[in-house]
Amino acid sequence: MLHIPNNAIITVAGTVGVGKTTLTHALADELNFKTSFEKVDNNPYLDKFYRDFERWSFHLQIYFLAERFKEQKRMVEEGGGYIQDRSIYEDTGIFAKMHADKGTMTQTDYQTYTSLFEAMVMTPYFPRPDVLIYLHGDFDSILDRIQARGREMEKQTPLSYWEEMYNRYETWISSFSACPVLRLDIREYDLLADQSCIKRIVHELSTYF
Ligand SMILES: Nc1ncnc2c1ncn2[C@@H]1O[C@H](COP(=O)(O)OP(=O)(O)O)[C@@H](O)[C@H]1O
Ligand SMILES: Nc1ncnc2c1ncn2[C@H]1C[C@H](O)[C@@H](COP(=O)(O)O)O1
Repeated sequence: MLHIPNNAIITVAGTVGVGKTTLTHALADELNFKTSFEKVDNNPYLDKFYRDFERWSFHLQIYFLAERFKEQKRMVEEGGGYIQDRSIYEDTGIFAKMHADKGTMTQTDYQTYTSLFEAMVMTPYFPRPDVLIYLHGDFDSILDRIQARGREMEKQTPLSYWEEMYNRYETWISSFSACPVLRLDIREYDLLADQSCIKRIVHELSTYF
């Protein structure tokens, strides 16, 4: 019988609104694992960032990096058994890079951020997840989910921002190599309509161990 070790660290990746949090809860319930979520509600920069990318992008990246690094440390110190909502790799590979490329983060700030990220994360000592679950699907459904969730700052953000991010995710995952990747298409399961489909996802996941 296939088995997922109870010290595993599984991270869920994918664009905003794709369903990471929903899957994180369902997997953790099914496996009796702990959860690690990103800081959205009490994030001191996120609202300001959406109102003025240029002014706040560096501050926000440093904040997320610090928070995710602390979470990473906690998960390892507690001996694993975690489902993590979003990976630290997306901060640099998607968000920081996108803002630097678009000119909403200065090149100097981007270099400072990148050198800090590399010193903290891209070392042999940094524990990698056992598996990264990559969620993907069609752009329109993801946009509908962002609207339905209703975070005002995201609803006010131009469609072109989400489109740019959506396209970057596909490029990013095609060269991602830090750990094994399980790709899940959100059109092939629906946790809100049928909670039992988590069993199929767990079975697929277990083949990675
Ligand atoms: N299978 C689904 N069908 C429809 N809506 C969904 C489904 N799964 C999640 N959602 C909804 O989509 C929104 C975004 O999901 P969420 O898990 O918060 O995404 P993420 O964490 O990736 O931003 C939420 O309102 C959630 O309830
Ligand atoms: N590193 C990041 N830079 C900018 N914005 C980020 C970063 N990480 C997360 N975010 C934003 C995107 C969303 O508005 C919220 C939460 O993301 P979600 O995909 O809904 O969990 O934070």
